[in-house]
Amino acid sequence: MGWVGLPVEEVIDECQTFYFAGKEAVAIFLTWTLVLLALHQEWQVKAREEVLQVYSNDKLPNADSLGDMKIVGMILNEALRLYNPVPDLFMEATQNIKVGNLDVPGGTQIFVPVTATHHSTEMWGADANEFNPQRFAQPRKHLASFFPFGIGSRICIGQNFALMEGKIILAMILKQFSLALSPSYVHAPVTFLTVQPQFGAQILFRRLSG
Ligand code: HEM
Repeated sequence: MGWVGLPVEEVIDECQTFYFAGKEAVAIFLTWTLVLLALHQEWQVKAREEVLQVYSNDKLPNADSLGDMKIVGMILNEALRLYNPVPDLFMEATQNIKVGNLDVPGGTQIFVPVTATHHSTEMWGADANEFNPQRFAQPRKHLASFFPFGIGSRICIGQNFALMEGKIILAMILKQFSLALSPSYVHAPVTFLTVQPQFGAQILFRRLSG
């Protein structure tokens, strides 16, 4: 039987994606989450209450209880909706396909505007631009209204891992520190491959007593 695996170039490409997505995308995702929690103290308090309840005493986050952090999960989703690290997706139809009533010839380049969809008032309502993690307590109206990790057969292979990292890191930070935005912070998201805070994210960490 002939060789059916990936050619070496594609293996190298996948490794680069692992390095870039595994570090860069997750770091940016958590940076925006911390900025949003520093800005929205009421959600920071709710998230901390949940973390302290799930991980009472000195318990550290573990795989069995990550699912119990519902509010933290909603906050992470809302951060990924408002500041999805990957703003757009570019695809190419490899063959003639039909999407609904639309005939798409093979070779067509398709641009998928993730950020625009995440901010659509038609999909998310009049408060689409507001930070409101509560919206993730209800099922979504449209399956394709939220896809920070892409959608379909090429969806991000690391999505569960990234959300798990997010929950663990957030739980450990919120248990020990309160967060506030530094007066030097300037809100200026900019797209440079990923959506990043142009002038950095200056956040004041204050150690909680007890
Ligand atoms: C918040 C963090 C992350 C975000 C926002 C993100 C986002 C994405 C997006 C939008 C895609 C393209 C999907 C598509 O083409 O439809 C993708 C693909 C991919 N991601 Fe992630 N990712 C994240 C974390 C990770 C992590 C932690 C890993 C691995 C450790 C990873 C590995 C990959 C790989 C290998 C692909 C290519 C999959 C393929 O082409 O079949 N990602 N990611």
